[in-house]
Amino acid sequence: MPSTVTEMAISLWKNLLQTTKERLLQQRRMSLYNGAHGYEEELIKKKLQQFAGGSINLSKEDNGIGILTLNNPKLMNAFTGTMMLELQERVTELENWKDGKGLIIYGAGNTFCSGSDLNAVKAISNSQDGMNMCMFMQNTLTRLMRLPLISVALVQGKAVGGGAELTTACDFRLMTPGSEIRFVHKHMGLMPGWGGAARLVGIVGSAAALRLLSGAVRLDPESALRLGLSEETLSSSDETGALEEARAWLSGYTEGPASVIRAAKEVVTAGRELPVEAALRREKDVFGTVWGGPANLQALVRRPKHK
Ligand SMILES: CC[C@H](C(=O)O)C(=O)SCCNC(=O)CCNC(=O)[C@H](O)C(C)(C)COP(=O)(O)OP(=O)(O)OC[C@H]1O[C@@H](n2cnc3c(N)ncnc32)[C@H](O)[C@@H]1OP(=O)(O)O
Repeated sequence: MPSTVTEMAISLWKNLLQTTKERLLQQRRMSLYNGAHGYEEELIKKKLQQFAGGSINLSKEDNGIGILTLNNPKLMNAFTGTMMLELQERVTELENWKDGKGLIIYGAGNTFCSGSDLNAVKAISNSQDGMNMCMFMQNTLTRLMRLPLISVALVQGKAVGGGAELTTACDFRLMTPGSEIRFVHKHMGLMPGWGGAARLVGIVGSAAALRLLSGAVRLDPESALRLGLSEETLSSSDETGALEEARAWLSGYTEGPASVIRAAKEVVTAGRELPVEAALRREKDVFGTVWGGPANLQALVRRPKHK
């Protein structure tokens, strides 16, 4: 035990250093790219800082549901450079939210997101910046997808280009009447670079993904539902009503202790991403966190009937 004020200060400082080190290590584990892949994070962060505008806002509700708002309605919520940086910060915040169970991502002004801000894209259209931006966004969206939170993209209006890619980094998509998801990249002489193609194949299969990308197909709520890209078409079109419906839909899956809900997401993430033996070992480790835990012991006392 530290006895003097100096010893206490040193001990606090060491704890802080240790926590910061653990957080950085956790982020690195969840990310895909580092310097060994030719990724220059500090360089691209400096570049992105130059393209300011809009914001990414996070509110954490008492029910364990986080609401992430893409806020740049003047440009249909296109991602400026600073919004990309803010998204990374919000993801770090969510990684450290131990009481969190769910996440809803939606866009301000009744529309989801129109991809990257074309003004910024034009200025960084060289190969080095493009590759770094691509790795930056893949890192961030991979960490978003791996959060132990059940995530929903609430699609109102348009989810276009990078906006369509962002919806695929969520576990579920809910669409409002008249909304659309469209991978328009082909018309920009591009293909997805934020991980949207790989994730789309996982969601709709390779044949449908190829049709959507090579045809830049406009998906209305009914077509998205048919393909299994959307879970449900909500009835409200306005922001307040749609958010309320999305909250109600998500709470059907997030009700209960955080430890158990987060365990559900963790075993599914392992099953989706890992070879079967590694997924089984991860499942065993996660099982160890809930077995004999408070929720399990209380249930054993209550002995509920599952009729
Ligand atoms: C890997 C990701 C990839 C990348 O570049 O890195 C991409 O994201 S590619 C896709 C990039 N996005 C686009 O090409 C979208 C272009 N915009 C549109 O097609 C339309 O604006 C649309 C369909 C999103 C909305 O159409 P709507 O008629 O409803 O509205 P407006 O066109 O009048 O848009 C209002 C206002 O917003 C500006 N805007 C929209 N999207 C962007 C954008 N991505 N970047 C910059 N500005 C955007 C649009 O120009 C209008 O501004 P105004 O000053 O009134 O002309």
